[in-house]
Amino acid sequence: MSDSPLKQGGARRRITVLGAGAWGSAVAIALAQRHDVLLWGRNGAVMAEMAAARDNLAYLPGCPFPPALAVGADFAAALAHAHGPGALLVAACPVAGLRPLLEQLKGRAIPNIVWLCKGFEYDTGLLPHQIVQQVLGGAVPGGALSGPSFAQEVARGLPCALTIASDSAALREDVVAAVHGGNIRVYASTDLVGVEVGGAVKNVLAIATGVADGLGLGLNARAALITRGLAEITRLGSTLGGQVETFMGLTGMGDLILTCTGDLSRNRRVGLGLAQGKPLATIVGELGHVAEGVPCAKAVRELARKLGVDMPITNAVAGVLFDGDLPQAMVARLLARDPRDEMAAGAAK
Ligand SMILES: NC(=O)C1=CN([C@@H]2O[C@H](COP(=O)(O)OP(=O)(O)OC[C@H]3O[C@@H](n4cnc5c(N)ncnc54)[C@H](O)[C@@H]3O)[C@@H](O)[C@H]2O)C=CC1
Ligand SMILES: O=C(CO)COP(=O)(O)O
Repeated sequence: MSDSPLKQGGARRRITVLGAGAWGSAVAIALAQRHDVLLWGRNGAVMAEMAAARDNLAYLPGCPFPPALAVGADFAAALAHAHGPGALLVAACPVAGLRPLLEQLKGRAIPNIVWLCKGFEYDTGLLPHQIVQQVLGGAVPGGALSGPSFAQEVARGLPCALTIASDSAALREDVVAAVHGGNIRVYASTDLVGVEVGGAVKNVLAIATGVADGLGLGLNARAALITRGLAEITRLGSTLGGQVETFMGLTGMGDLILTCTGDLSRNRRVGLGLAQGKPLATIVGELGHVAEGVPCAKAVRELARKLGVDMPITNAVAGVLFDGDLPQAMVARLLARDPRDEMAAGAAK
């Protein structure tokens, strides 16, 4: 990034990761190659087990913790760890956990807040940055770190590229300086809405692609779903104020391709399970992890309806998830839609 004004590399920092699921653990492992990292989880017994095994056996087995990674369940100690120049506080819980986690941070001295979750809040239809704004106000610099990044690969040190989106230039610089390097590239963006909408809606589309693949509809159908899915992301995202270029980038098309095609995706696996006729509760139970596309499908369907944005694939996924529609009927309904001009259908609304 020699041509970029953003700084990179340099000082060892103190970083706290709040949330010890697959993604929080993977990010903590990657950052502890270069920084002093504390991984906090809310369950004392689980964190004690993790500390003894030096491995997150439940959520990310087989990825040993580096020496600079400490783990614990003491919230005050976790916050105290994130101090000093360039310190970072990272929220690594699902969208459903973000509001309660932020409530715990209210009124405490924190350097900043970087969130990793992808989705719209189920009940309110809010994006993560709007939840942060509601709970913490504008006083704390914050940003979304997103992009195509399976936890298992990041924890193993395989290459990936992410985007930090924030209104704060200082926060963007801090995150790039701390995270960019080695096998991780970090790009910066000011388009918080665009980055968050891409990360949220791609999970719903991964469920759709899983359904199509599970029904054996072929690679042509998969490519069509991904491409028309990108049109849905772009329609909703630009209506909400995101930039079209963002949807063509890492957090839009990049993450959409990864999640729709990679069998490590939990959301794609939900779709594969639905195609086998499994009940949603069984699929989610077997996953043992969050599948953000499930609550997000409902939130996006309602938001799009309110805004008058056409999102047929999202609506079809929500129909299967919540209205008892059969996966085969979902496909038939999508195919039976009236023909339309490709580019006009991709424009806003
Ligand atoms: N796993 C992955 O490859 C990636 C996941 N993400 C996103 O990161 C978020 C978290 O995903 P995962 O860690 O994979 O999920 P996970 O299902 O593996 O783990 C979720 C963790 O969050 C914790 N949690 C839930 N509510 C909490 C709260 N209120 N306070 C503290 N901890 C809480 C749970 O105890 C659990 O440890 C999701 O929004 C996901 O979309 C983003 C990029 C990659
Ligand atoms: O967001 C992810 C990869 O970028 C992870 O996707 P899943 O939650 O579908 O596993």
